[in-house]
Amino acid sequence: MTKIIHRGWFSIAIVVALINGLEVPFNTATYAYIFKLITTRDLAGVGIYLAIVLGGYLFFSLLSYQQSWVVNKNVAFINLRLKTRYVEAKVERDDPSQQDFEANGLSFLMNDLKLLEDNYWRNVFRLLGYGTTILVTTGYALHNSFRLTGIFLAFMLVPMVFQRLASKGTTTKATVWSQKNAQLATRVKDLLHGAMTIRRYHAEAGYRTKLLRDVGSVEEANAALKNRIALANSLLMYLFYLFSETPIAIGIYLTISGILTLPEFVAVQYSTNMILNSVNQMLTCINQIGSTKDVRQQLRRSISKEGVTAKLPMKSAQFQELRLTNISFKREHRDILNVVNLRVQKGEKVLIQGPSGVGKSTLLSIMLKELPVTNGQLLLNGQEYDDAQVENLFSKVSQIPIIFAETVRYNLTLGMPFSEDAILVAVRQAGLSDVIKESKLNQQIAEDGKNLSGGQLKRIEIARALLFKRQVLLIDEGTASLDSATVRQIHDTLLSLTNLTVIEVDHHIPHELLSKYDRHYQLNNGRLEALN
Ligand SMILES: Nc1ncnc2c1ncn2[C@@H]1O[C@H](COP(=O)(O)OP(=O)(O)OP(=O)(O)O)[C@@H](O)[C@H]1O
Repeated sequence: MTKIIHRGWFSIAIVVALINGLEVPFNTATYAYIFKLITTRDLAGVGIYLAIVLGGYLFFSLLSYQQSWVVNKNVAFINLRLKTRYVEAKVERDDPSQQDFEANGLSFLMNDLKLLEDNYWRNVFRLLGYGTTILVTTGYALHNSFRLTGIFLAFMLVPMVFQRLASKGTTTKATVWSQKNAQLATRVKDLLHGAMTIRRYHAEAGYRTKLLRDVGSVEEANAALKNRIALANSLLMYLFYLFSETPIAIGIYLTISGILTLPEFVAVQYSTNMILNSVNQMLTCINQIGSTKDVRQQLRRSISKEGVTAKLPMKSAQFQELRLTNISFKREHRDILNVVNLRVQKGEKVLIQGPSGVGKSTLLSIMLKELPVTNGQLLLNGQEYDDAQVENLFSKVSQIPIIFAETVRYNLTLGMPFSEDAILVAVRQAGLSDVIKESKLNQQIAEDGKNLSGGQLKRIEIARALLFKRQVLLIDEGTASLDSATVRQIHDTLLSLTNLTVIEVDHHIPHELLSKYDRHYQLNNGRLEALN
């Protein structure tokens, strides 16, 4: 909590909110002062009254601006911390194979954290101000008439009891709203990604109904949430009015009977009215804060460090051997791999071929521990291992290149410090030199790499994998979209790096390159068959 909040700015916000909370008591005191002036016929006091009131309101107006400013400063700081921590946790710890991983993350960042800002943090600062108002105004009222103030406050307790009942249901409504938003984010992300295809086939009508339904459910859920909060607030407001009229009648009786003076009655009545208002506002804030319970829990789960296991170092940081023994893997009760055995030793170059959909990519994911096997054993350097342990040893060129909407340089280095020479060597080894001259390293790549060719994007991924110098390189159809001269050139480099272990799956490898692999397998019907 303390790391999310900037202590200095938060303290200033508390002080400003507390001082600003004095506006109501000031208001009350000056209002009661009017009646005192009238009943004592104090003509000279009128000027003093005007000066105090005008000066006071000028002060509170400026303070009100100051309060907004300091609250915005705090909210900006809190958002900065929460948003970056949330994204960091998603990138570094969450499982990217979860359904709608990207859309859910985006939706949480854009919608749920906004709900948290509006309904939680801003209300926390409001509560501080109302707290001061209630405290000081109650003191002032008690000072004027202990008895009448006691009666007012006792009546006020009744509606407060109803507050918890009235706020029930806001959390549920907020959860529904959040789920609908995530659903809409998935839909829009998908539509924007496929916009060109939809236009090409004039298929706009095909998605409109689904889009309307998803946007409609978000808006419905939003309205339902706001209505629930409004209903709770209106109910509370009515209860407050209901229970404040009786003490007013008692106050009138006491004043007519001469037990209270008119200024005392006005001071108590006005003060308690203001206390009532502030309590009402406070409960409204608490209601809204309640609607963020689920978001807060989700955020806490996401950014908490619990459950993160420390990365265990491998017995040896040097890759020696990867051994797969009797590996079987089922997907939705369907056998994909069936008793696969494979042993890859340091420096070996292994090629696995097989028809489309046979399970080649699945086999690589299993090696990386991205997928759990149904049966069998995987050993790295003779040891069982987990996904964290392969991170320092393995790199992977994916079937669909992972490209960031950043510069070419960032896409190669991922923002890590590499020497210019090392970058240029990797660029050359990946066959990118003619495409990316030194000056073009700072060229911006568009979203999803739209301003580069498929082959260029593939080569960027290969260069990245080479630059990071992991000892084992897994290549999933890494050169499939390249012309045969470039495929040959890249493989000449990759297959000649003696310390690099390569496990490649591809069915487009030119025939003359096959002999350069130490081992060549065919994956068929879930089994690996050695071809050399
Ligand atoms: N996330 C998934 N959920 C369910 N089934 C999947 C999933 N990913 C892949 N499959 C299925 O698992 C099987 C193996 O897929 P995999 O991607 O490993 O094949 P592949 O040999 O790499 O194919 P290709 O050469 O076309 O890339 C396929 O039948 C595929 O439909």
